[in-house]
Amino acid sequence: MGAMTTTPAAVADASAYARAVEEARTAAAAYYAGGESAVDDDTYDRLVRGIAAYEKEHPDETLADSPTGKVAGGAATGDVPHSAPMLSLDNVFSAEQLVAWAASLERRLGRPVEAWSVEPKLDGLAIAARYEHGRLTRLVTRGDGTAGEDVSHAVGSVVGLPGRLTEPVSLEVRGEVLMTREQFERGNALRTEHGGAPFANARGAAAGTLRAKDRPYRAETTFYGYGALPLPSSGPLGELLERWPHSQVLEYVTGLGVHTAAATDVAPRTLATVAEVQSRVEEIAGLRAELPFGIDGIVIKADLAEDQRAAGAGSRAPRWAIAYKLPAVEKITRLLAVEWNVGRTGVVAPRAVLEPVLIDGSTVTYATLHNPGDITRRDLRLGDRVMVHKAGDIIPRVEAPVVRLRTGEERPIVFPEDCPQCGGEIDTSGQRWRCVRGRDCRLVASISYAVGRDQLDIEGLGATRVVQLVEAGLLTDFADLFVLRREQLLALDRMGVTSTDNLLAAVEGAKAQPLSRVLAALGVRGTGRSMSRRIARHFATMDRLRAADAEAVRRVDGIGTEKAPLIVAELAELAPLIDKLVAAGVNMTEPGATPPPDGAEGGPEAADAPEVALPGGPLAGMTVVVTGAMTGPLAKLSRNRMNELIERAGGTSSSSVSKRTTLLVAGENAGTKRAKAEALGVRVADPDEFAAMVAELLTDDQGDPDDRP
Ligand SMILES: NC(=O)c1ccc[n+]([C@@H]2O[C@H](COP(=O)([O-])OP(=O)(O)OC[C@H]3O[C@@H](n4cnc5c(N)ncnc54)[C@H](O)[C@@H]3O)[C@@H](O)[C@H]2O)c1
Ligand SMILES: [Zn+2]
Repeated sequence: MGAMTTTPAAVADASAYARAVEEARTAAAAYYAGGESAVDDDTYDRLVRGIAAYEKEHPDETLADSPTGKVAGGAATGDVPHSAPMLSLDNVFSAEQLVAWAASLERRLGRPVEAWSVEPKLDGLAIAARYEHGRLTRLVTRGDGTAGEDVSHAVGSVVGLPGRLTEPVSLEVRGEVLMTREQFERGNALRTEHGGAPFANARGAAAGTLRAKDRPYRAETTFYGYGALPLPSSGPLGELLERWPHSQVLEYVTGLGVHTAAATDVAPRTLATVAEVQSRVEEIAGLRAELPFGIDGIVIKADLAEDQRAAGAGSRAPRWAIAYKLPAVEKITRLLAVEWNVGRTGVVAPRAVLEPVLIDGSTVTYATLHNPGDITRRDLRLGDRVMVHKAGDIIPRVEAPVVRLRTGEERPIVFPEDCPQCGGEIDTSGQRWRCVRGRDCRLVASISYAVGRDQLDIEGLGATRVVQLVEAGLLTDFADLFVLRREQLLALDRMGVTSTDNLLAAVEGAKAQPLSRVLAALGVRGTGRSMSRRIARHFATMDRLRAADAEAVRRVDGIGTEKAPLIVAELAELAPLIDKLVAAGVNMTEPGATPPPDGAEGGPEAADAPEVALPGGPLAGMTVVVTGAMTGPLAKLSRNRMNELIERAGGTSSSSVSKRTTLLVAGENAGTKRAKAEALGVRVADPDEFAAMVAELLTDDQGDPDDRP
């Protein structure tokens, strides 16, 4: 478990300080009101730490509105006085800080702490539940710590807070009200069905739900008790509650039928040493991702009542307890796009493309959206600021939009009408959408791709025809095309003599395609068309390529140490298909390419040998990226043709702009790539300038016979 550091926000002078205080106050007010804060917890905590740092330097400038040293940052209030203050907790962020805190508590007590209680820090809101003679009479929020708000109207919708205890006793149970993951999903669905805006996360949803009075629907929350105190009506029980160790109080409360964390994987434990505390802290942290409810840390308490009494409390927090905070797992970022991917079994699943955001040490760019219904239930829109959740190894997910940050510029998310992989129909009757072709979808898509104009370029093989051939059992992969017999085709519906002969001729012609296109047709993972060309030019023949090990493959420009072994493995996996193609007489050489001398693939000379055909070409040594729509003499060239052109001119084509890019050809509507190139100081040329640079090669390219419009 990595230590977490929260860098304070920079607060440079008095006016920045005043602004920071105002910003924190607004955020906390929204947060505790159960509406939505405009900032995530990390951002808020950094702000408060910046404020605290400034106040330490300038103690007499402290503003009355400052959130420091106050329960709920001073942003919550209430009119129901608490019998005893409901405080917040102080924080530690690392094992070292925890050890130091424990030592300072023991110094204060003048004796070792005899027993520690270690329990989850439930991420909801604190509530006091008053029971008189076994009946639940009142629910009060924490408020400012001295008085809270009466939310008794919520009785009945809070799971785990029974209306009647198993014994007719009087006491106040304190604990956390939260929404489990499931309750949050259901609650948000209910809310959007009733025309309401979704809550951004489970915590906000629990707070909002608890405080809302006149809702036509009821969303459920869950209570977890973590303490109990006497009421005036408690009688002799009151004295016991004040004398029992914390762990015994919890046991008693559980026995009365109140929900506590006792039955969960992260149940409170009583431990003797700080070392044991530390390992339990790590255990709970490790379980975080799998819990059905959110935790934002671990709470460590001195278990014995006399230790607690002797330690006492400050204005904001007790001195006998501490919260070991875990890194935030939720951050706000922007939803840029929704992609639709088709799985092996034909499930069409949406995936969110996000503005990259750092969560718990890793950058998140994609997040799951589960199924199309999820998008509707969450009322997501493109351009929305969304709360993204990522914990441990689980796949990041979009929780919900942060509705109060909407600008009005958000656009609806477009759902696909046809299968994005094979173009077939989508069955939208279930929760999960499926391509009606199921497992055939991938086959149809991979064959359609292989015969496409940038790969084997077989005319007359549109998607419908491919489907027909697959369904007739004639194709199990694209190599089967080369052994199709005339009578098999003639036996099919809608296959006349002319179409059959044309198709057979096109297939025959495809056998002569260069190796680069065969490689592209194979769809080797991690290699696009441009990489296929570089590989083909480097090795010149399929035999040499198949004989190459990772070390030799790595020498192809742009492959690198990570990709090379994957390509080797992928080629080994494709061996049966490649053999089938060879047996069918498909060409396996790259015309014009000079292979490295035999036995030298792995030699040092090979490393420097340019595999590009034109070492002296106009783009020699340049790495070129193309973006936007081409115009002028380049208007007719597909992106693949452009890349071929760049490589024939001695350059290397690439799809993304980096520091290594030497030239960006930016056509109309060039977007982020242009901005990035400009930011990196990469030279940018428009299509006409570029056409002039490669004019000598352009004349033959335009006449390219297979360049169909
Ligand atoms: N995003 C925002 O705008 C915004 C604004 C204000 C506060 N916040 C967040 O709220 C947090 C601070 O809030 P806080 O002052 O309510 O304190 P806190 O939530 O950090 O800690 C105190 C609370 O922990 C809870 N708790 C959970 N499990 C417990 C257990 N087992 N035993 C005892 N208490 C337990 C109690 O409700 C207690 O009041 C910070 O994480 C901050 O980021 C965010
Ligand atoms: Zn499909």
